[in-house]
This record gives sequence, structure tokens and C-alpha cells, in this order.
Amino acid sequence: MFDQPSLAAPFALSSAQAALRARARALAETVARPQAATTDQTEAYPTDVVAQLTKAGFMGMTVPKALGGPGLSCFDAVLVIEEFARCCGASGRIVVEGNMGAVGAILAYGNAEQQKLAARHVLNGDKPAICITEPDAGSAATEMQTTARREGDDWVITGQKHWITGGGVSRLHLVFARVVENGTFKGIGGFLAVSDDPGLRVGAREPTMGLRGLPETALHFEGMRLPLDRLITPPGGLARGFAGLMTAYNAQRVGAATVALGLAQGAFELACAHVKARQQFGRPLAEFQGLQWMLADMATQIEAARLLIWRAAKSADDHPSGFPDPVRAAQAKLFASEMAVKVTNDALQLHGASGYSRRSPIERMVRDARMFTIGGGTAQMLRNLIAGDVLDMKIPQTRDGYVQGQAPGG
Ligand SMILES: CC(C)(COP(=O)(O)OP(=O)(O)OC[C@H]1O[C@@H](n2cnc3c(N)ncnc32)[C@H](O)[C@@H]1OP(=O)(O)O)[C@@H](O)C(=O)NCCC(=O)NCCSC(=O)CCS(=O)O
Ligand SMILES: Cc1cc2nc3c(=O)[nH]c(=O)nc-3n(C[C@H](O)[C@H](O)[C@H](O)COP(=O)(O)OP(=O)(O)OC[C@H]3O[C@@H](n4cnc5c(N)ncnc54)[C@H](O)[C@@H]3O)c2cc1C
Repeated sequence: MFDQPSLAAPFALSSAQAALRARARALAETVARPQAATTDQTEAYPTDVVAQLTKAGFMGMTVPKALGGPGLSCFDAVLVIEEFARCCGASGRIVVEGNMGAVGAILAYGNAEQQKLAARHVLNGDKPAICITEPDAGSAATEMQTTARREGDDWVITGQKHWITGGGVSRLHLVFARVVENGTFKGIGGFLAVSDDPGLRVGAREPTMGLRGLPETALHFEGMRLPLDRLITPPGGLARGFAGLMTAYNAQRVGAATVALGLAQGAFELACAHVKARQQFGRPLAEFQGLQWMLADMATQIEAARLLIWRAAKSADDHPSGFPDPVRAAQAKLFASEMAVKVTNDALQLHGASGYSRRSPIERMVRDARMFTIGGGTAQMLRNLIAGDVLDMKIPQTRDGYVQGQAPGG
């Protein structure tokens, strides 16, 4: 049953999409799954897997044909991401960042040279880093302090980011920073930096709970000097730069939701196999109704998440921005991330002690799934965004927000 999810309209897959998904599943099973435990244990970036992903064309899938890529859609990428995350969470996240997030923003908003640079990197297997979060600006990302000051024909960037996925591994970086020209704050812009740009220093690595093959590090910008044409300006200009960059980021939210989905799907399949194989009280665990109902709920939650994700991914086709609708992306990530925490934990419960052992992939999946209610916008911040849409109301989060802005309902 779970090999053929959601093939009915409105989400029927074309034959090309079914073939793409089958190709992704074959590579994920033969390359990513066998390597997943080692990646987790060694905490080393899985360069061999990434080489295979690149060779198979799964890095840079969303790069347009004019720039040398296959020009696939957000929905196509989602089909591939789920297959890799089902076998290995870290590989799934690499496919997300090789197709969405930083690269998506640069391809949409960059000039021809910037687009070529981004395309070249991902098509050659780079997993770009998106650099938003700072020690004092997590959920409150607009309070970031990293600043780019114009000095003649250069930008000089000073500040610090942390929890940057790929720090020390990624070559291409999209750095969100406050733009100051002639002493005046112009808005938040995105700067394209490469790992050998002078003044870019990789800081300490976080010892993380899950997804251990991906380094999460601080990045320090110590007077990093970039030419003027490294600034990406979204269509609304710098005054609406943050909103424009977040518009592109909605694709990565859908990608992150899909990794959570893939992890849940993978854990669910292992749980189904286990309850059929394991016997207690002289019969398979699968015969106990309490466990059957757990599996029924897990299957239902997985399918609901998949439908929200597919709907969000497909919204990019009609949305004026070319990216997924912000509310649909938020709903997909909110639901999929909380679902994955529950479903992976239930899969562990169904395994009994064997699921709790580090010999089992299940405990890794539980740890890997945990991040998705935090990274990419916490579940609470996504609820704030959805509530703003439901109430058709700007919902400021600062203490004096309602005082300065329009009062609710007023
Ligand atoms: C948006 C927030 C940072 C809240 O900040 P503010 O309250 O100061 O800002 P807002 O007024 O809500 O937003 C400013 C402006 O931007 C527009 N906006 C905000 N979010 C989006 C969006 N998702 N899509 C499109 N536009 C957006 C908003 O409408 C405003 O425009 P107007 O002025 O109204 O025209 C906060 O809510 C937030 O999102 N915090 C989470 C930050 C985050 O997601 N960080 C991710 C870091 S990268 C990462 O974690 C990678 C991990 S991964 O899993 O891949
Ligand atoms: C594995 C991982 C990978 C990441 N990768 C990246 C990356 O590549 N690039 C990047 O820029 N960032 C990355 N991040 C950072 C991530 O985006 C932030 O952790 C996230 O935005 C939350 O910020 P914070 O951790 O500072 O939590 P805080 O903002 O301090 O929040 C703490 C708690 O308070 C809640 N909270 C805060 N404000 C509100 C509010 N207004 N209403 C209700 N609740 C609220 C939050 O929901 C949370 O539960 C990553 C994080 C993780 C865990």
C-alpha cells in the first residue's frame, strides 16, 4: 500500500514523475540507506553519497535548462526528497538544499552572473548554506545584526550567524544582512559568498541530537569584503528585501516538511514489518488490535502530511512569486514536523527495546525527525503565520507591536 501513495487526482503523477521517483528510490535504497548508520556514527558529511546524488542529477534539479539543469519543479523535487529521507535523513536534507533555499532565491532574484554561479555550484554537487539565524535573532530573524556596509565598490560584512547547516562543507552561502549605504539602513538583503571569500570564518560545530552527518556551525563575518554584484535584491527592492527572501525560503520549508515525511514513512515501514515478524503470546504483534490502531493512525497522519506537502509544492505553479504559497508551506511544515516526531516515536514503541537500541535505524530516525519543529521556523512561529492568515490580521510579536501598528480589529 505505502509503495504507491496518493496517485489519484489532483495529484496523479505523470509517467516522467513516476519514473523520477522510482529512480530516486533505487538510488536511495542502494546508496543512501547502506551509508546512513555510518554517517550518523562518524558524523562525517556523506561525500560519497553526494557524489552519487550529483551524478544522478538530483543536485540542481530545479536549475532551469538555460543554465544547464533539467528545470524540474518544486513538486518534482519533493518526490525525490521523500525517497532519500525515507532511507537517510541527512541525504534528504542535502537534496533539499541542493535544490531549494539559497539556490532557489539566487536563481529567482539573481542577475545572469549570479544565477550561473549558483547553478554551477549545485550542479557540481555543492549543498549551499542559507545563513539567517544569529545568536540573538532566532525566531525574531528580522532583528539580525549582521551588517553589510558599502565602502566604495565593495560590501563589507560584519557579524555572526549560528546553526548554519553545512558550515565548513558548503561552498556557496546566501547571507542575510542589514544593508547600510551612506550610513542609512536600506533593508535586509541576501549576499552571495563563497567559502574562500576573505573574512568568512567557520566557527564552532554544534554537537547535535540528530542528522549528524550535517555540520551545524557558527559563521563569522570579519569584515568580509564582497564586490557590489554579490548582493541579491528581490523584486520589491531592499525595503522589502526580507519579505522577498522569505518568499523564496517557503520552498525550503516545503523541502524540510518532506524530509520529516520521508523519515516518518521510513520508520512506519520498519514498524509494519516488525509487528508482522515479532511474536509474543504465541502470535504476531500485528494481531493485537491496540497496535493495529496505532498503525492505522500513523498511516493516516503520514498521508495527511503528504497531501499538505504536495498541495504546498504544487502551489508554486500558480503563485505569482513562483514559490510555494507561504501559508500552505507553513501548514505543510507544521503538520509534517509534528507528525514525524509522533510517528517515529510510535514506530520505536512498536519495536520495544530493539527500537531503542543504537543497532536499530529507528532510534536514529527519532533523533533525525526532532529538528523539524525547530529549524526552518519553529512550530510556534508557523502557527503565528497561519493565525495571521486565518484572522486576516498582522500579528506583531514585539511587546509594543500593537501600540505602534494597527490594533487588532481596529
Ligand atoms: C517573519 C519572522 C522573522 C517575524 O519577524 P517580524 O515580526 O519582524 O516580521 P513580519 O512582519 O512577520 O515579516 C516581515 C515581512 O516579511 C514577510 N514574511 C514573513 N515571513 C514570510 C514568508 N514565509 N513568506 C513570505 N513573506 C514573509 C511578512 O509578510 C512581512 O512583510 P510585510 O511587511 O507584511 O509586507 C518570523 O515570523 C519567522 O518567520 N521566524 C522564523 C525564521 C526562520 O524561518 N528561520 C529559518 C532559518 S533557516 C533554517 O532554519 C534552515 C533549516 S531547514 O530545515 O532547512
Ligand atoms: C538542525 C538545525 C538546522 C538549522 N539550520 C539552519 C540554517 O541552515 N540556517 C539558519 O539560518 N538557521 C538554521 N537553524 C536555526 C533555526 O532556524 C532556529 O533554531 C529557529 O529559527 C529558532 O530560533 P532559536 O533556536 O533561536 O529559538 P528561539 O527563537 O529562541 O525560540 C525558543 C522557543 O520560543 C518560541 N518562541 C519564540 N518566539 C515566539 C513567539 N513570538 N511566539 C511563540 N513562540 C515563540 C519558539 O517557538 C521556541 O519554542 C537550524 C536549526 C536547527 C535545529
